[in-house]
Amino acid sequence: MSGTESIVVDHATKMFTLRYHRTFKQMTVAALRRQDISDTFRAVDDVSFTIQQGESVGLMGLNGSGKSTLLKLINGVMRPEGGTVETRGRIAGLIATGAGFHPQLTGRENIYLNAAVLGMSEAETKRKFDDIADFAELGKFLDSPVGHYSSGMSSRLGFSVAIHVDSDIFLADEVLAVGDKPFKQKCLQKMQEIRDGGRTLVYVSHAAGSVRRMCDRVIVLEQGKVGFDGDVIEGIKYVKYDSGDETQEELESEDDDLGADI
Ligand SMILES: Nc1ncnc2c1ncn2[C@@H]1O[C@H](COP(=O)(O)OP(=O)(O)OP(=O)(O)O)[C@@H](O)[C@H]1O
Repeated sequence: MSGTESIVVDHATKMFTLRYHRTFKQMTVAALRRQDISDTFRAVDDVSFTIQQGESVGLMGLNGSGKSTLLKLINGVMRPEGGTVETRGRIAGLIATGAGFHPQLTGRENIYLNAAVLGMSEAETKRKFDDIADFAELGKFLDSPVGHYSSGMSSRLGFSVAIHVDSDIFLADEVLAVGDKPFKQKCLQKMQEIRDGGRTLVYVSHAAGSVRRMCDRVIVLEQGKVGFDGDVIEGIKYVKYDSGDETQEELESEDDDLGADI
């Protein structure tokens, strides 16, 4: 990796196995009939790109095109079967909202737990605790078990911890999918601060409006392959063209929906 490179994905391939038959009987019958009992497919298929430090990249594509899997390869929770994925510096972000939370522990306890998992020291977490709790706006629920939170509440907490980690790379997967509108706006604002602070941002989203505001490059995945890599407006047009159902007017109304202040 050269000095300014942040993420280098080189011919990365991630395969998953699909099982057609689950029970022993089904598998035996399939084997006797010489049918396949499983099949592998490439969720990420020979993907290559380089992201420079400070770039803000929107990762788009239809459901199941491999976006989350690619983020998992970047953050290192999964390894590619083929190719390589290299990153520079500390990575934070939300991959699966609320992953790593312990349902029997309170919000307060989970902040410490989650922060530790993300590599924050106890002193750092203590220093940032009030900011994290304020950002999540859980109020009196901070000392209730997270298992009793609504899905929106636990994702607020997850986002809040992740966003307060001092990372070089921030990965955001559908962070805006669960929050309500005021919280979405707060998240977008915070992500803009990350971007403006020169950190690398990879933002998975179906929302053209927020990608347009947040990103300076778009990568579109199609069945695990890079279908487009380049200019934001072109990328949004490309993905909309592919899904074939959105007009320019709809793109603009999506922008309005996210609020004029972002
Ligand atoms: N752990 C797994 N085991 C088997 N298949 C998986 C696994 N994780 C993902 N897949 C499959 O890989 C493909 C890509 O999934 P992925 O979650 O990366 O898509 P995505 O682009 O993020 O979709 P979405 O827009 O719906 O979030 C899908 O077909 C999915 O079923």
